[in-house]
Amino acid sequence: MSSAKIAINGTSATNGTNGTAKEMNGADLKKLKNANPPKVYIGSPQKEFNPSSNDSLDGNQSPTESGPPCCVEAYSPYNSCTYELIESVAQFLLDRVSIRPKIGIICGSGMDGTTGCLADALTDSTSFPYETIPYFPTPTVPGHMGRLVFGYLGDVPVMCMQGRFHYYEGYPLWKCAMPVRVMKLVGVTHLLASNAAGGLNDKYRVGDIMIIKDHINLLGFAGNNPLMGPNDERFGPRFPAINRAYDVNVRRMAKQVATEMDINNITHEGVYSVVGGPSFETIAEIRMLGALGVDAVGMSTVHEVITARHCGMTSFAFSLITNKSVTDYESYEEPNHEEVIDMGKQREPVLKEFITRLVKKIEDDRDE
Ligand SMILES: O=P(O)(O)O[C@H]1O[C@H](CO)[C@@H](O)[C@H]1O
Ligand code: HPA
Repeated sequence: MSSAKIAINGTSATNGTNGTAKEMNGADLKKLKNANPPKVYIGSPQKEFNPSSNDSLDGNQSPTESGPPCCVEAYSPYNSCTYELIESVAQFLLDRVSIRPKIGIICGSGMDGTTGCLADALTDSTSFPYETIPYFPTPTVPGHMGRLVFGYLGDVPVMCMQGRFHYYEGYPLWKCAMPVRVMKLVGVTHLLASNAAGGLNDKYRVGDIMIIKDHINLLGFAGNNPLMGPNDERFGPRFPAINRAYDVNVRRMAKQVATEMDINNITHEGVYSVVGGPSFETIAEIRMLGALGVDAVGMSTVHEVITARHCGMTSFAFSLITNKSVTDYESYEEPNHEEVIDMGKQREPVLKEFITRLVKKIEDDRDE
């Protein structure tokens, strides 16, 4: 691994990733118009410039200064983020990156840490801390770094969310899933989401991978859905079908990848259910989910996939089984977030390989 430079507001630092750094110079910095600018990292793998530079959103103002008030109502359960606003965020990103990814990746808990993570495997990367992206929420959960990274995985251009947003953080579901719409308007056609999940299925072991073939949207049962609120047909229909949410073709490719990697013994296909969190489930709840046919449970992904399907994206998701769900009243085991993150880190090399190969297959399939 070579050491790459990162420029932070004109001063450079090093990081431990591959490639040659592109650094901002003084002239670039002069272009920055805010006294206290947010940071955007750009380069190979990383360099930084400021999103408030003169070529921003309307050529004049940063959207954080003058956007419509919709995201001020960030906690509204109803999606009030307009198409135009999402378009402006997408444009903001497109103005700052040259690559045009068709595949968007969301990294789950523990899979987006600061070392050895998938996003760090990207070459020629341009990385935007979430707080520098207009209207983006910021993650509050340990193990979720909070950067949007554009780059090449192998030779495939991708954009990668290094950290996601959860309902239990206080964000409404539409806000949790808002980056998916940004991906869509950036030009992404395929969403690939990963998550950490508790395993209910007796056959699953900690560290196994579950390709999601279907979900149970418990939050939806409780009357909550990312698509609630006014519908903009430019994104998709009022009543989208969701029964084919997890693309059968991509699932087939993922199973091929598992075979190629000789990890069939740890790879399954199953049903994921989302719960609100942040508390883990009670034994009675786990037993109920098991009786409903749930194989793994977590607190994310479903609202992202619903949003992706609504706007016509092909979606695929998998869970890393980070802990066994407790079903026994005699057990002293308690799930905890630390073990979730640890398992994500442990499985990082396998998952990186899995995703890299899958992304390549998807890209090749798109080209056919
Ligand atoms: O779904 P991801 O983001 O991977 O994270 C999972 O891990 C956390 C619990 O440890 C919860 O946020 C749960 O959803
Ligand atoms: N329950 C809910 N979410 C989770 C779990 C779990 O056991 N493990 C990781 N995310």
